[in-house]
Amino acid sequence: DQILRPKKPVKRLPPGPWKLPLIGNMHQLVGSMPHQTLATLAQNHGPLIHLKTGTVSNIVISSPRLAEEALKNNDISFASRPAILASKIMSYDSTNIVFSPYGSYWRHLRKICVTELLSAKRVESFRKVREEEVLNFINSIALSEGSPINLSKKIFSLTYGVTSRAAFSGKSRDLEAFISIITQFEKLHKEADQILEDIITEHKERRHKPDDDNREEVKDLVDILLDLHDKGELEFPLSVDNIKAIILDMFSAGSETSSITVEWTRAELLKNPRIMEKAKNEVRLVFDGLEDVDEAGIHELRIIKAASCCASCPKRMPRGLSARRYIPFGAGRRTCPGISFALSNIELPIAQLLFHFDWKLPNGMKPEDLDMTEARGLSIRRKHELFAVPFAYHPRVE
Ligand code: HEM
Repeated sequence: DQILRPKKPVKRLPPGPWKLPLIGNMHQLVGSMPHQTLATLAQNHGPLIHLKTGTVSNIVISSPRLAEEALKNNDISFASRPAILASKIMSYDSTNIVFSPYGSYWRHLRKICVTELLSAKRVESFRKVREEEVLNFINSIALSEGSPINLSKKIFSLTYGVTSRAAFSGKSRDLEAFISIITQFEKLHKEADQILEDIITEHKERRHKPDDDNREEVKDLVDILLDLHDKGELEFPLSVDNIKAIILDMFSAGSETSSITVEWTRAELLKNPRIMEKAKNEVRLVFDGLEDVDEAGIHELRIIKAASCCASCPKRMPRGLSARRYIPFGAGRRTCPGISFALSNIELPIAQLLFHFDWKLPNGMKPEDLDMTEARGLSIRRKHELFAVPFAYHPRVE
């Protein structure tokens, strides 16, 4: 006689490396460069693998086609975020955009982000801010003509400078302390909170002084969020903590990613002088007769666009694969809403650096000797800061 037993549910998990009790695959990931380890595991186990970090199951996708399948065609299944303790502490109980779980609150924030804060029109409204900051950056490099400069440091302070001017007009007395705290992430949420509180109070006070001559014409992101807060007609009225969480997002999701892309692009160009030469000729041709690169012509710079796209992708790409296929900004519902903001912050400084200077590596270093070692972090940055020597080029002005 046949005994009918309830069928055990079959777990159809993808293959993966051997897992240890309790820690799963953590021993393989700790201390290594995770993206490199995952790439090696994918070579051995295929583009879809199952890993365990402690008790948590993870599926890792390592092919553009499968990533598109998950993020675009099945994006609703992957549109939420796990609850992470760090984001609970740092991001006002995960009420920011980056970490809020998929649902009506996230949808509401996302709409504010896409239509109010990071729309093409808003990004354009910050054009003067970007152009001024990039010009100051170029002028500060010109002062060190002929000597090695720490390009990494300069690039990072440029990006943070543009973001803070766009986010809160960059006038807070505590700006440097704020940047140093948020870049160290774990360090004292309380301190960052106090600085944000002061920034918001300053903005509120300023709103009651309509005749303030020093006030920037362009509304910054805090102004826009306070407008929404005051209107209070939203389905989810924005609290001051929500505003703080969103402003933190602009820095944490936006600044390091963009600076790192500029830094890697510069490094790739110094390592490949032939491409540097082509990119330089293109910029100087497109802006021939002008004193400066302006944003109006920047879309014509094909080589810079391609180079910066590669730099924000996984480093060692298989030959012949278009960088765009690596979807550096994600895809689907949670795709990066800051693409226009990012591209404007990335392309203008790269173009200006090529337009105004010829570049050499310091101390007679050969391009092939430039160290491209990566360092661990939320985004993969260079292990060693990038140094290079600028030589001024004086454009023919009509
Ligand atoms: C090179 C620069 C950048 C890269 C490579 C990048 C990449 C990404 C990626 C891969 C995601 C996750 C997508 C997903 O989960 O499917 C993301 C999300 C996000 N990015 Fe960016 N990003 C960049 C710049 C920026 C900038 C400049 C801002 C804002 C000023 C920004 C704001 C955000 C926000 C708010 C999210 C969360 C979206 C959500 O969860 O709904 N990003 N970004």
